Amino acid sequence: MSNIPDPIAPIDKSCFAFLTITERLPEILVKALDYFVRSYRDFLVSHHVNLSDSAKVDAEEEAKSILGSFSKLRYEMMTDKPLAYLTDNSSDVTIWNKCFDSWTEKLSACPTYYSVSWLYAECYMYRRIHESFVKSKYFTSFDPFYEQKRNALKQSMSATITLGEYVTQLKTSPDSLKDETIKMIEVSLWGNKCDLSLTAGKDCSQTSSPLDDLLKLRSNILINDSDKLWQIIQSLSSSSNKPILDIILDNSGFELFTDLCLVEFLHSSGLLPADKCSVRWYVKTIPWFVSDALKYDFEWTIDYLIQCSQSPSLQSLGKKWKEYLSSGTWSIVEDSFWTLPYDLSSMSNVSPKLYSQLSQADLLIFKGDLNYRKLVGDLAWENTTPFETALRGFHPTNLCTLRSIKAEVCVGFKDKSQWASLPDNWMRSSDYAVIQLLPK
Ligand SMILES: O=P(O)(O)OC[C@@]1(O)O[C@H](CO)[C@@H](O)[C@@H]1O
Ligand SMILES: [Mn+2]
Repeated sequence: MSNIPDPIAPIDKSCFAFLTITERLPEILVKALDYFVRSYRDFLVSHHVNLSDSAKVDAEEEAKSILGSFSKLRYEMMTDKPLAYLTDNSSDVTIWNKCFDSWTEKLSACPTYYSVSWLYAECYMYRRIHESFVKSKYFTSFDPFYEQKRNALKQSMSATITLGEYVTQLKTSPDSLKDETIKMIEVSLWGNKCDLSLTAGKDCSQTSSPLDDLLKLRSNILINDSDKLWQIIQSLSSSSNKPILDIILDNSGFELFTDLCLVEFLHSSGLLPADKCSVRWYVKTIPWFVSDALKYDFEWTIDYLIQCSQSPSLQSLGKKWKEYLSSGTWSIVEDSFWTLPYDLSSMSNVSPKLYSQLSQADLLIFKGDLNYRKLVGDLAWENTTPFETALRGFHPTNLCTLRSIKAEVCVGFKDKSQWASLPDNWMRSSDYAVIQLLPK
């Protein structure tokens, strides 16, 4: 394929990529480090019963060395130092080090934070954080974003209760079905608006009702394929086969709750009844971009709803969702591909099994900004580049992206008039969004 643009890179000091690498990621590291300092002793007690005194001394030493590795990583990022081979024994290390080698070859020099693509540098940082823990003896499963992800739901409970009551009490009629479906799609879309990576860990709980502003926000959806998405959902609803819906998740917290409510609505409205479809939820396998959901974040969310005594609606939703998981209607899919530095056009080569699994689905819904960046390769496309062109062959089946815009890449516009009058920071603020669909 000709005229493929270069990857977005932190070259220009004013670009979002450079600000992220030099300011936001170091801030995320400090918050993660602070949480580790505050919680590592509790972690030791809960994860290592009856540690001997000498083991406790070892663990203290190990905690100090983890803090040192965080500080070193932060210093390297802020001063454009070279990246390095990963040295833990996880199964993805070979792939990561191959990627390092390909950058060394491309640059004919050792890659540094500012000389590689933004996507690689940012993914690499999160993988290096994981390396500090996975190499350790006492803190292997420590998640430096655990507390922030839990708070992202706990501090959004009024919006969560409002949405949960809405979904459980909603009675649809044939002529309201399309509007209600589009509303729930938009709730899931705007659930992505705030994430802890974008805010560098600052609180971004949902305080207003997620339903109140939908109509007002609709004009901020700059590309809106929700009608086409509705038609695909309708066709699946009348299909004689058992449709498979794949949700490639993004953030834990309130966003995950909006995703769960979208699927619950599809079940309870009769569009995709729970006993006549299967839903696969794709999660990350290591702590990622602060907010991203892992399997235990998904399971914690459901358990948290079940014990939520302030809302019988949330309790009943949580119990129902737990049942969907145990009956197999819902399954949580873990695959390390999503936390590799590769964009999705590499999936058919790097993870052919995953690509073929996605190809069996009837609809893929990709949530969030990082998934969008990986769909289009985080390349410096013209905004008027067709969405399909930017996918560069990644097209397993009907695919849709629900993305609030938080990075300086956006494709599929007809012409400049669609963005010319927007504020300068329209691609960083998450105030704007896209719903883009590519039918199979
Ligand atoms: O994928 P998400 O959670 O919607 O957003 C991820 C994000 O916050 O992190 C990166 C910037 O650090 C950008 O891709 C985006 O701003
Ligand atoms: Mn995320």
